[in-house]
Amino acid sequence: MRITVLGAGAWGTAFGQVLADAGNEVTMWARESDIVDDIVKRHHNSARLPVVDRLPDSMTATGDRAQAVAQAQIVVVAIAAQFAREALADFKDLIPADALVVSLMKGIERRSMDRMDQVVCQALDLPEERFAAVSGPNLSKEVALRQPSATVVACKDLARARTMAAACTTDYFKAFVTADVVGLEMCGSFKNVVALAVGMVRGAGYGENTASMVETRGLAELTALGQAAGADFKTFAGLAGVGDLIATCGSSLSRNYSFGSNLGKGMSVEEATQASSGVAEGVPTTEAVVALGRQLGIHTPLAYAMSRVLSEGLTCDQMLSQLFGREISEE
Ligand SMILES: NC(=O)C1=CN([C@@H]2O[C@H](COP(=O)(O)OP(=O)(O)OC[C@H]3O[C@@H](n4cnc5c(N)ncnc54)[C@H](OP(=O)(O)O)[C@@H]3O)[C@@H](O)[C@H]2O)C=CC1
Ligand SMILES: O=C(CO)COP(=O)(O)O
Repeated sequence: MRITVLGAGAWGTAFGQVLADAGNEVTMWARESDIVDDIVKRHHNSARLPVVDRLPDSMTATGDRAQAVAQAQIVVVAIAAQFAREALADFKDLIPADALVVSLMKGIERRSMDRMDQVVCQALDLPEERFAAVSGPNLSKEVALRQPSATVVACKDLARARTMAAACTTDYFKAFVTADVVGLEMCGSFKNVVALAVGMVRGAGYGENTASMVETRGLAELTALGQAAGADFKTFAGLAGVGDLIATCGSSLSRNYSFGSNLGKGMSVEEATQASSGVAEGVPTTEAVVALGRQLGIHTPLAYAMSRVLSEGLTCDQMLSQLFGREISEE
């Protein structure tokens, strides 16, 4: 198939390589001409994914929006979540009317509290059955090195989910399908907030008990919030839920974990932002999760504690001490 990826960041590029390895013709769209030139002339993305020496020959790039999507059967969106709406507005009248639009993004828009399925469908005026999300334990560097990994493709129209899953299946990358778009979006967004918190306790020097307390209570919180938003419980126990939490909360390859770890070591939010090697989506998403919890009547103590870390500079000990009250409750 002819597939265009919007955004040649770390994951956009690694996923582009998966698509090329699966036998597709892949065009990367990037706004920076240096990245376009690097991919076209050297088959390399030294700015965002230097770990790959040579990207496949069936991957090319352009900075021209119309040219990028004119022939696309699938358009994959891999832009930092807070900028997706604005960036997609320029593609609204350019994407072919029958193309499937697929989001790789894991975040909630801060100002609207919208999930990425909502942002993409609104920005492109796209019917929901032409939207799919891809989410799972997919640290970009590991996928880029072709280490065996699996993911989940969600689309209200399961036939289209299968089309997308087939388009990204290789001998090292396995895609499962689901119709639970809301669940997939909630898992991918909220696990970044949990990874910030787990990273923070690790950075502050705490061990397994503290990390697993935060990770497990984070899972309970994201499951409750997701179910209140209409998600299927099963999604949270799968690759996109528990699977992605394990990967993201356990790896210094995660930008969210590393960001949290730097906070735990005593950096300020500004210093941790400077030190980050790419977008840490959990940072703007934390506030949106708290607001969404209030809207849906779901208690989100971990997200709230992390929002105070980010806005008021709470230390790790202060964050942990305010996490649970003394009142006894059922797990
Ligand atoms: N990295 C990973 O392991 C994984 C990431 N994801 C998700 O995928 C999404 C992208 O992540 P990733 O590629 O790693 O992030 P990067 O930080 O590497 O790249 C972000 C991308 O967004 C683009 N971008 C930022 N602002 C704008 C804008 N205003 N207009 C157009 N493009 C813009 C950047 O372009 P430019 O280069 O020009 O700044 C870049 O291509 C995130 O939501 C992330 O959570 C999901 C699974 C795995
Ligand atoms: O989503 C990811 C792994 O599945 C990547 O996490 P980070 O965005 O924290 O790097």
